[in-house]
Amino acid sequence: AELDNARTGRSGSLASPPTSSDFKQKIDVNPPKGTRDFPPEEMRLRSWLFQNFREVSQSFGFEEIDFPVLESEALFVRKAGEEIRDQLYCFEDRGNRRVALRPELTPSLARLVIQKGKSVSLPLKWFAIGQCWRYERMTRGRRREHYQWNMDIIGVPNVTAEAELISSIITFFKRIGITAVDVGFKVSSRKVLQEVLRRYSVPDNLFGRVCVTIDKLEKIPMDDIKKELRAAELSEQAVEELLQILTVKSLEELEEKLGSSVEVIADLKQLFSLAEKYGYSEWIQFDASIVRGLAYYTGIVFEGFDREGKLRAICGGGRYDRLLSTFGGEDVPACGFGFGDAVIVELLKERGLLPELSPQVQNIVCSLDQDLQGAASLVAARLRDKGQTVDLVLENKPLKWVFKRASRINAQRLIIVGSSEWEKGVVGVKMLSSGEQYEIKVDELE
Ligand SMILES: CC(=O)Nc1cnc2ccccc2c1
Repeated sequence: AELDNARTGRSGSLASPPTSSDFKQKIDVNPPKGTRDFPPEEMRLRSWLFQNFREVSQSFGFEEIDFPVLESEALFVRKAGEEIRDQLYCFEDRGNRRVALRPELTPSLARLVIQKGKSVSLPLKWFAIGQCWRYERMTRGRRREHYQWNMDIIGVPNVTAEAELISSIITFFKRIGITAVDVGFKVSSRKVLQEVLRRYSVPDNLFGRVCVTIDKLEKIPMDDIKKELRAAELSEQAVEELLQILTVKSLEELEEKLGSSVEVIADLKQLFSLAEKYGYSEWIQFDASIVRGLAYYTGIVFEGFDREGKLRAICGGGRYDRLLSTFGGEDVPACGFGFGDAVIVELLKERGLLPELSPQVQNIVCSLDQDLQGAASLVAARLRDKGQTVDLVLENKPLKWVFKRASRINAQRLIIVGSSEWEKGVVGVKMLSSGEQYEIKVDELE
């Protein structure tokens, strides 16, 4: 492509720049690599998805928030070897400040909670839908941006918060026709790993990094996993026990391994008991191998997966009780999830659940000759004042053209302003589905 550009003079020096003739070199009309446009059809699907996100969040009593897509790079420079760090879309701005396009929303939320400090009363139940960015070598042809729905509960230490968050995601799935046959949640707790590391006196500051490494199981070779764990000064025995505990198949087995005293058993038991009360037991399962790839999780972690196993994780989340102190704030218990806009659409396509969304307008208004254009505007204004939606034909077009447009925009009703009718103070109305047509006084239109 670069060579091609050079030859055509689009960006290279090989060809001479466009001459003074009025021929303008055409710009590249595609969006930047890894990004998407949302023309009307795609935007209708996105709006439908976000409307569902929003309505579920509101039905759970959450308040909407937002923050800049541009943040200080410092918000994301965690040293735990996360992929999200390697792919940070960061740069130096004209003020020589190190900044980044946010790769996720949670650090911004933490920053806002610290900023609000004592002026907000806990618990906070906040949600956001925001575009997140990564910079990947386009070799992988993967997207560089996606939209994420986040819901977070700040200030609730017990697993009732995680149970509520999982319930909100299940409510979303049900709204769009996804069932427990299609999707499930794998649930575990990082306190399992924390307990094993404690028994081998691994220092706390290595916890995040070990979890990020463990999350790479199945993504990178086992030898690399072990190498990374040894680099974190874990003994051979610690490594073996860590990998062993991830294969535990049930809470009972976990209890045998760890002993029933550890709090993680109580946490998970309470979560499964709450799930039963919510009525979503068939949606969730304990899976000790789930750790998630973000360094800051400290407790329960969960991820939504497609039971056919064809797609990447649909969503994921967990508890992050220590994130605020990493930014110098007072720690507050917190948990939340992120739900991307890509995998869910693939799942809906797979299951034939993509909604048929067409444009909709109640009226299309046109005048039959140009000196009635003003009358048409008056009729359109009347209808809009009554809360009707109106597509007003803005040029003098033949009726054939108007009918064509009416069907393309799915108009329900055609309002025609003609000179003889207008003199009688009426307009022509044609119901476009039934074909029924009649005349009516402008003021009686509704
Ligand atoms: C499937 C997909 O589009 N994933 C995706 C796309 N863009 C991102 C951008 C930032 C962080 C994570 C991202 C993840």
